[in-house]
Amino acid sequence: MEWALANLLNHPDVLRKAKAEVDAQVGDRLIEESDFAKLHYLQSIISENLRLCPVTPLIPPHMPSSDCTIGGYHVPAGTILFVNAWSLHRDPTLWDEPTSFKPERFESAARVDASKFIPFGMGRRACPGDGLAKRVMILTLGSLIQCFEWDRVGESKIDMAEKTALTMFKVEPLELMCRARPILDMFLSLGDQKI
Ligand code: HEM
Repeated sequence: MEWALANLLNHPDVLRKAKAEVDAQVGDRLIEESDFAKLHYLQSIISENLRLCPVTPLIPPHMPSSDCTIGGYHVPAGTILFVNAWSLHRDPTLWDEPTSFKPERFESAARVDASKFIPFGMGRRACPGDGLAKRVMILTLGSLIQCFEWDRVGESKIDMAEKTALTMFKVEPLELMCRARPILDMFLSLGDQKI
């Protein structure tokens, strides 16, 4: 979520488009699960964020139980193998302008080959929490966009320097400014009533 907000604040046009989509599709109540399917641009933002900033840049190790060939290389049984999702996601032979944050590239699902986008791994051992994680991300980011105006602290762009351990995190922790949008006042004034 920290990377997603940083990417959005460095691309105000994308944030504006996401806000317009949430406002148009959800209206004057809080975003809920039944809205997710209509929020195509928000889904693309989440995918583009996971492409550039994968939570696990190195997919946890796999070990083939029999000899196999991967990408033309002979891999003997028992070899410990890491797949570098970070580098696959930025491979210039697979992606147009690989280092640019362009959610539009995910707008047509047909355009993205599943084997070049693997934030949740792939195959039999792929992440079983994929669906839950995506729902939580749509709900969280959608609510933050719906309820607050976001701004950078200064004029300069947010430093996107990254550090990789088991997961990938920002070197400089994110600092942002936010202001409640009028819709939040409305929710708060409703108290316990269903919103
Ligand atoms: C943004 C959130 C998440 C990301 C990016 C993520 C990513 C991954 C990745 C890359 C793998 C390794 C896949 C492979 O080896 O090919 C994995 C495995 C796994 N994940 Fe997630 N995950 C996320 C959230 C979750 C959640 C919410 C759950 C559970 C509710 C979960 C449960 C698991 C489990 C149990 C495995 C091991 C699967 C196996 O080895 O068979 N993950 N995840």
